[in-house]
Amino acid sequence: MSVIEFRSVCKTYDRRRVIDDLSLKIEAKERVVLFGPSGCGKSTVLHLIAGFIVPDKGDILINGELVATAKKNIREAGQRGVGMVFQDLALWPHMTVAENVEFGLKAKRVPEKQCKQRVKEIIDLVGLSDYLNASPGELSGGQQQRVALARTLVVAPAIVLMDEPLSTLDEALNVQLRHEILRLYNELNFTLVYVTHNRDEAESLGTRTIYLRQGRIDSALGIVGRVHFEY
Ligand SMILES: Nc1ncnc2c1ncn2[C@@H]1O[C@H](COP(=O)(O)OP(=O)(O)OP(=O)(O)O)[C@@H](O)[C@H]1O
Repeated sequence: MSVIEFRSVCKTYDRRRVIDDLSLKIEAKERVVLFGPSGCGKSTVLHLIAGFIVPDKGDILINGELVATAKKNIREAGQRGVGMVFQDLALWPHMTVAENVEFGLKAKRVPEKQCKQRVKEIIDLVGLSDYLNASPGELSGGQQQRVALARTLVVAPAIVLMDEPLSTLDEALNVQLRHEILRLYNELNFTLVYVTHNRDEAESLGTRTIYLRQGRIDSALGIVGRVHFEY
């Protein structure tokens, strides 16, 4: 059984079909990169998986369960075991690092003691244990991105969606954070769907790349396996 499955999914904005009869399957623990030109629908695919938007047609299944079908979410965003890291980190500036990370656990009403323990573990894992009480404004771009990763991963999502999370970082930091993402993946064992424009990121992070073009899997390049970037 696939972890994520799209069956003939369509999504239209303003009468323009952005996702066009898209069928795909993603298996447990895969690291799938979505790659393709600007506007081809990569972020829209993530938003459909997360449940932020609904398809116009087609079905979306997670772990074999129907979570969305034509014009309706059957399982809402918060109930899919899906976490998302955005390009825009959207950290809460008035909260400390620990409070930012703890937020998702509190929302799930995890008991206080367990909450603190889990926050400490994940902040250690991203190498920020000296910054628990810092505010995001006091951190570098790379450190802020680590907080964003920790905040998503603290609730142990089975599926992690990342939408160009490293695109604002310089090359050195970008490479360093790629290693961190792989290390976190090896520790925490989630299924990763990763959107990027950066070929190096795609090659180093993906076990498989899906090429999209105009909301469809590119018929020439859409196959999978180790990537050949003649794009
Ligand atoms: N909420 C929306 N309302 C209207 N059109 C939208 C909306 N979201 C996305 N679109 C349009 O859908 C198309 C696909 O957008 P999407 O963000 O999925 O592309 P993308 O491949 O992620 O692009 P990029 O690489 O530039 O981020 C674009 O033409 C975009 O303008």
